Amino acid sequence: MSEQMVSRQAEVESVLRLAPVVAVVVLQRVEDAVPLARALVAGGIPAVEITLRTPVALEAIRAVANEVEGVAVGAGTVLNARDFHAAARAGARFAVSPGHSPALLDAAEDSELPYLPGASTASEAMTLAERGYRWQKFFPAVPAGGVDFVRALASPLPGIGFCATGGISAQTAKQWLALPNVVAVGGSWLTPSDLVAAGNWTAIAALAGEAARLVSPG
Ligand SMILES: O=C[C@H](O)COP(=O)(O)O
Ligand SMILES: CC(=O)C(=O)O
Repeated sequence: MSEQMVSRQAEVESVLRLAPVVAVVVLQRVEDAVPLARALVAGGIPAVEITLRTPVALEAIRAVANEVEGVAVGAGTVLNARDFHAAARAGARFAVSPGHSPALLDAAEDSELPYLPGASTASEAMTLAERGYRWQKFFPAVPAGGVDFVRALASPLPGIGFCATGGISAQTAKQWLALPNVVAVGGSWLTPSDLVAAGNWTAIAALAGEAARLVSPG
C-alpha cells in the first residue's frame, strides 16, 4: 500500500475514533450549518458528515470548515469523481459514499482527501480491502442485514472496521457499538429536520451529548 494511502486511512480512523457517533446531516439552509455544527461539537460529537443531497451542501461544508472550531467536517453522499473533487475543494476533511464504484476509487486514489467508502456485503468489503480500505461504511446497516449480519463478518474479515449507518437510532446504537468490527455508527437521529428547521440548537446539543456518552470497544 502506498504511503499516501496509509496516511489517509490513518486519518479516516482518527475521525471515526473522535466519538462513537458520526452525525449525518441533510441541510436545507446554509445559514443553519455553522450553529448546527457548533451544537454537535458542544455536545461532544465533532465528526459531522454533511450530505451532498441538497444544493447548499458544498457551501455549508465550506462554512463549517472555516468557522467551527474542533469540528471534523466531511462530505457524504459522494457519488462520483466530480462530487469527490468538489468536496475536497470545499474544505471537507473526509469523503463518504453509500457504496463505491471503480471511478470513485480511482478519484480517491488521485486525491489527498481521506475516503470512507460504503459496502454492504462480504464481497464488497473484500473488494475495498484489496484496494487498501480497512475502514468502511456499512450501509444501509439495518436493511442490509443488521447487527447479526455485521457480527458474522467479524471473524472471517478481522481486518475491517465499519462505521455502520442507516436505520440506527439512539435506542439501537449501543448494540452496534458492542460489535468488535464496528468502530463507530453514523446517523441522522442527532439532527431531526424539525429541530433544525426550528433552530433548536440546545436540543441538538443534548442529543449529541447522549450520543457522545455511548461507548465503542471496536
Ligand atoms: O448516511 C446516511 C444515511 O441516510 C443516514 O441514515 P439514517 O437517516 O437512517 O440515520
Ligand atoms: C448514505 C451515505 O453513505 C451517504 O449519504 O454518504
